Amino acid sequence: MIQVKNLTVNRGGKNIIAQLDHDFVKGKFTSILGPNGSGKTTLLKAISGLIPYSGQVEILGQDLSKMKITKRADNMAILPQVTHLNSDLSVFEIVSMGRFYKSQQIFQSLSNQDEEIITHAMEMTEIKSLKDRKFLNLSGGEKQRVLLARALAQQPKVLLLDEPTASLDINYQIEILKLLKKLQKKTDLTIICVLHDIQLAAEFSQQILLLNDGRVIDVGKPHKIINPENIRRTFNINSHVYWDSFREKLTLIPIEKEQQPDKFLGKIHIIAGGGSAGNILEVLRHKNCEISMGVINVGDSDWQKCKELNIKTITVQPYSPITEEAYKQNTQEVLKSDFIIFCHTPIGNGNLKNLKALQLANQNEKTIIIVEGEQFTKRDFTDGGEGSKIYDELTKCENVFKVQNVNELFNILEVE
Ligand SMILES: Nc1ncnc2c1ncn2[C@@H]1O[C@H](COP(=O)(O)OP(=O)(O)OP(=O)(O)O)[C@@H](O)[C@H]1O
Repeated sequence: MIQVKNLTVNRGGKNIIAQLDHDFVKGKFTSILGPNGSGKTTLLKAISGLIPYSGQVEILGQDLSKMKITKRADNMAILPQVTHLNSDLSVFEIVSMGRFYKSQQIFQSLSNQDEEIITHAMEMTEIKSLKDRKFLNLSGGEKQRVLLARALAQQPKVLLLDEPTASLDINYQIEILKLLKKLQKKTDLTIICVLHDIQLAAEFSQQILLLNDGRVIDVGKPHKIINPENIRRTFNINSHVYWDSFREKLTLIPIEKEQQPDKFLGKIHIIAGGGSAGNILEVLRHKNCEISMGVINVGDSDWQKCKELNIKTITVQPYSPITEEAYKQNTQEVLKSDFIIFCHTPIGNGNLKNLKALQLANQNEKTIIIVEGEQFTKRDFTDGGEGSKIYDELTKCENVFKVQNVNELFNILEVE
């Protein structure tokens, strides 16, 4: 879609981008990541023709430097970093500007077709109800969606976005990225997006380009290129990088340069099954703690992971219910532990004893951490909903914490 060859951008007497080559593939969502000042915005501005450059930028085989402004606007739309527009215009008027960019006739009246396109852009970005509101009075997230609608009203083939999630809370960040991904899938739009959040970029993009000091460090599919070595070369930090094979999510934990020896977190017992422990086992393995898991069926994917990581398990045979003997051993581990982590595994009559072990832990005032997943009632297969009764009781206790991800889990392990 966009071919960049030997691109060099000089600003203030310094090469900000130096001899950069890259092909941005049609219909793909590419994120550009890099530290502050690495040249991300400069690269975006150069490939949208906003600043002078040397080298070659081609859009669908046509030289960008020779392209008329109307043709450029036909091909690409830009969502700039700055979202404050000091204008008194309404949302509808701002979105309409997308049509004017294409024709370069500011005072034209909108055709029926233009109106349809504008309405469609507002529907896609879910801002139709804001149509008559003043842009100035909108929240940051709403403004961001209006500017996105303006860009979409251009009906571009390529959408260039400079930190579209900056200054948005995590819900809006995810909302915007989900929307972009949906658009890209639905309309075959090529998206090139500067982002700061490595984890979100890994989750939402198909390609990541890592930039440092105006040079490409690596480019490719997120799980191939997000690794400690590339993170170090790009951001100059050491890190642990974990990929959750089940949710295809990335957890990146930076390691402080002058790291103190890890404090001992204590003994941690995990109740899981069916892969519900996700990457928790791997992350804990790098921490200073003693870990055990039980009761778990031999052959279960969480059992397999424990075996690989040399973590102690209390087991029963594949597909067998928890025996009295295994339950006893499990309760001994539970009572010796400082924390019990309960991952979002289904509970049936066969493994109900694992919930009973949690009940016992609660009676002994142990700290219990529930890693949330699917709603418990949907994975409760016990007779008469006995599992849900125990679970509901547990969640009311003040020594029981609910967490959504590994970072929240560590906050509790380190504070408690
Ligand atoms: N017009 C200019 N004149 C001189 N230097 C400039 C100019 N524009 C950008 N720079 C410099 O180029 C470097 C890269 O800037 P750029 O905005 O592309 O970085 P970035 O990776 O987008 O950073 P950030 O993550 O902080 O937004 C910076 O050191 C910046 O100061």
